[in-house]
Amino acid sequence: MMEFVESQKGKPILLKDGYRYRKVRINVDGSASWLCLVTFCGGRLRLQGETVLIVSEHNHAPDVSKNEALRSVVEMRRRAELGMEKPRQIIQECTNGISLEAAVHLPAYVASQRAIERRRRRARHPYVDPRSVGICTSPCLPIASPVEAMGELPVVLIQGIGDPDGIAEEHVPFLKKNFSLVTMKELTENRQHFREKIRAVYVWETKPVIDRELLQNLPNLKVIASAGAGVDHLALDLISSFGVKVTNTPLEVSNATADLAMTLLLASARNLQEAIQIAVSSDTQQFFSNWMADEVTGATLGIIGMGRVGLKVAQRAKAFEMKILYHNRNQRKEEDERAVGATYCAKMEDLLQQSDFVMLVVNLTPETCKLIGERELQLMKPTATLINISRGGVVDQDALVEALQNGVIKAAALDVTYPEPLPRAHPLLRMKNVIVTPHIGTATHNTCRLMMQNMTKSILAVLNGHRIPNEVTSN
Ligand SMILES: O=C(O)C(=O)CO
Repeated sequence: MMEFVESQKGKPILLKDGYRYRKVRINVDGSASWLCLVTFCGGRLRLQGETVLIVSEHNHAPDVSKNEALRSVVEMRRRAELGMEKPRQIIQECTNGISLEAAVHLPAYVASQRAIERRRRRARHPYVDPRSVGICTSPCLPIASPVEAMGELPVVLIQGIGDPDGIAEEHVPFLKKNFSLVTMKELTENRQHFREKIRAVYVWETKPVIDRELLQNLPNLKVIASAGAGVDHLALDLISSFGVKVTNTPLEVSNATADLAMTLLLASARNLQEAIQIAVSSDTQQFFSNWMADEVTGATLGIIGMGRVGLKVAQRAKAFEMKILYHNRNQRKEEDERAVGATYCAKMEDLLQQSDFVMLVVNLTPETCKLIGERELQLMKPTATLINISRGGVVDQDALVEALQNGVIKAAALDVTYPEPLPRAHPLLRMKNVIVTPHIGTATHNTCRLMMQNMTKSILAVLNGHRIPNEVTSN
C-alpha cells in the first residue's frame, strides 16, 4: 500500500516504500504538489486528497533518462498531432485503489524504466512498487482535474459552434477529443449545472467576452486560452486577480498575418479594387490603355513594430526588392537587420517622411493607442499609403478620414478598424482610395488549425500543472 505519512508543516513526508517527498505548493484547485527528495529522482506528485493526480513526465526516471524520455514524448506528441501515430497508453492494473496518472509514453516509459532499474541496482535503492501504481495514461490525454479523475474530459467554455461568432466546425472533432465543450448559450440556460464544472475558456475572435461577471460565475476557472497574438480584448489584471491564467498563440500567426500585410500592400499599390471593378462592371466596353497604378519594386516600406510579424513582413518585402526602414522600441540585432535588409529609424518621424508605404504592426497598448494621428499623417508623403494590420485603435481614425479626403496621404489599406465592423455608413467604406478587409490576418485553414492545437495544449498544460507554452502576463 502506498501510504503517505504527513508530518509537521513543511517537513518531508514518507512513502511506505521508502520515497520521501516535500510539499512544495498548495494549488488553487486544492491539490498539493510534492517534490521527491530522493537525490537522483527529481520526480513530482500532485495529490488531491488520497488521489495522486500527476507525476512529472519522466515518471521518476533518474536524470540520465530524463532528457531521452522527454525527447521521445515530444516527438511522439508531434507525430500524434500530425496524425502519423496514435498516442499509446500504458495501463497498469491497480491493486490498492490509488490512482496514479503518470504522463508517460511507451518509448519514454520503457527508457525511464530501464534507467530506473539500472540506477536502482547500482544504488540498491528501493523501487516504486508497480502495484502501487494505478492508471498510467499518455500525456496527450487530458488529465489532472478532479473531474478527469472520475474519467471525464475537462469542461471548456466556447462562444458557440459555427457562424457568426462560434468556432469553426472543422475544429470541433479535435476539441471534443480533449474537452467537453459547453457553449455560452448552454451556460446561460443551465448556469447552476455548468458553473462549477468549467475549467477553461476558449476565446476565438474575442468571444466569449471575458468580464467580471463571467469570472465571478466560474469559480473553478483556471485558464483563458486566446487565439492570435493580440490580447488587447482581455483585462489581464482583472483576470489574474481571479487566479486565472491567460495564454495566446503568438508563434502560429506570423506567416499568415505577414502574407496579408503583403496582400494589402500589393493590392493598394496596384489599385486592385478599382481594377477588378473595371474588369467585372457591366458598363465596361473596353479597357483603358492609360490606366496606371504604383510599382512596389524599389519603393520604400516603413515598418512600425519589428516583432515576429514585422520581421516576416520585411522578409517578404525584401523579395519584392523594396527598400525597408523600420521603427521599433528596440533596435533588432544586426544579423536580423542584415537578413531582411532593414534599416533602423530611431525616430518614427524619419520613417514616416521617407516611406512610400507605412505598415503598422504594433500591439495595441496604452503607449500605441492613436500612435498615428494628424501630426504623423502630415509627416507622410502625399503619395504614401498607410497599411494597418495591427489594431484599429493604433490610428486616430477621424484624422485618417480627413487626411484621405484632403490628399494628405494617398491611400489606406486596413485589416483592422474600430469598431469592427465599421458602421455601414462610415466614410472609410465609401472611399475609392481605401481597402478594408474584415480582420482576416490569421484567417487561413492552416493557421487556424495551428492556433486551435496550441490553445488545446495550453489548456491541458495549465490543467495538468505542466509548463505553459505561451502564458501571457500583465506586465
Ligand atoms: O494575431 C492577432 O491578434 C491578429 O489579430 C491577427 O490578425
